[in-house]
Amino acid sequence: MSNRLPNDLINSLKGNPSFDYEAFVAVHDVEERTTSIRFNPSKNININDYNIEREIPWCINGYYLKERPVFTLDPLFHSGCYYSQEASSMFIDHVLRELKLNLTPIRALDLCAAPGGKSTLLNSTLHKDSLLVANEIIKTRVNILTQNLVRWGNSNVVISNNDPSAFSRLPGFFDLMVVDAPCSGSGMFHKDHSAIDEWSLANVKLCRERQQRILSQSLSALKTGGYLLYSTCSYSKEENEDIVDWLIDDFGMESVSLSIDDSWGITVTESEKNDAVGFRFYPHILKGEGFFLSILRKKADQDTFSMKRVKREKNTAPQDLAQDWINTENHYSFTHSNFLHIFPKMYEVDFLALQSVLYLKNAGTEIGELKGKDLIPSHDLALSNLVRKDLQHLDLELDQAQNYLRKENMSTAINSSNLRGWVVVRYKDVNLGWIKAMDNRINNYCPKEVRIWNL
Ligand SMILES: C[S@@+](CC[C@H](N)C(=O)[O-])C[C@H]1O[C@@H](n2cnc3c(N)ncnc32)[C@H](O)[C@@H]1O
Repeated sequence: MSNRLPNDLINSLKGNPSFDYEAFVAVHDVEERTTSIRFNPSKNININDYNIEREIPWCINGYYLKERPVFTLDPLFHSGCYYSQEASSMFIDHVLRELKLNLTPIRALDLCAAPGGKSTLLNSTLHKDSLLVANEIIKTRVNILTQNLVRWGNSNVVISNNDPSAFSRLPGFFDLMVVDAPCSGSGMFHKDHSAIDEWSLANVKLCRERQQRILSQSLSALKTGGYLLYSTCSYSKEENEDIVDWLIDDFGMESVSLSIDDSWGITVTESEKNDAVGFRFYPHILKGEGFFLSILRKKADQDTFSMKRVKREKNTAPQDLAQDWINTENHYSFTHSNFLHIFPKMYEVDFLALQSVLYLKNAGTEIGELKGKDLIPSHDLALSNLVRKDLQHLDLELDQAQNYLRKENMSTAINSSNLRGWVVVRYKDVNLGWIKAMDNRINNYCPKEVRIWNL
């Protein structure tokens, strides 16, 4: 392992006379990891329980922590009360608010979504009646994306596992596309020196080609007037400003600027050909890792997907059952392989449209498995922000909540109560999952994907 930054990278940055490359090199001398978290505004949480250093100025619910806790041991991490996210990435919160995309319901696509940092942010900052499609191409990464969005607790989300080209089947469908592209990763050098040895100019070129492929194959899904947020964690202009120039030249996009506070330390750049605005985050200037973001708006005329094409089949799912567990106002039920889900009524046709052209991994909130007349409640239901507050529940202390997450026997926790049947277990008033209490034993329904194994 070496912490010497690649000369090719330094030389490319030195080209900019206002760039303080000595300070840039110096900040990379020590491997340093800043800890920051973003709270979930839909969950009940006392932020004073966390060791907060200060607010992140460009994100309403973002905070720097004084030290890094063991998140795995915090039950509130598992119940989706916050997401541990790198501070620079949280700039998208400011962008969405400045563009006023938080004020009216929109359809949004997060194209390269796993593990779900930007998706959970979008889901919190966009208007609560927006629809979010979170897509991830790599099958093995879809599970972590799903887990993070399920614990975030909102029903207005569809998770898909598709190649970006699949989105060309939905022309003009989205008002907003976020493309947080796979990149050469130089922005991560400051917190992870081992990444330095993997960097090469050849890889920058490869990444650039991949970024162009991702964008060119999916951009037709953005409607005329819709916004594209393009971001990377690379310092290379080939993957950043040059891509933005190419989008403007070849895809009828225009650059969008917005106001930022000078004291935040964000560097505003202009692309070579079109003077398009980019926002760069450098760890020697601000407290965050390397990040680039540019905002583009589609000027070009774009065909739109015809909703008339969507086939509506008779929905045979029981519509009343979910009400026993969840506040179903403005939602409808559908079944998928015996599992009952609820989804926002206003997006019923959108869901059918998405289902007709994409491979979907999850949609809405999974309520439970139908077994005869019974419903076996899903873990997702316990974490949902719509779950009824009057379901029988058991409040756990910290060690009991950790034991629940280790899938240990819960008998002592429930001993003194008269609870029988399905019981929601809670920690600090936030739902964690289910247990089932019977006369002679208690079953712990913490799913294996969530289980704490080694701590
Ligand atoms: C920078 S990461 C995304 C991080 C995520 N947006 C977040 O905030 O948590 C880039 C993502 O692109 C995915 N990816 C890799 N190759 C891709 C390709 N050819 N097309 C689309 N996505 C790709 C990766 O699997 C990865 O999940």
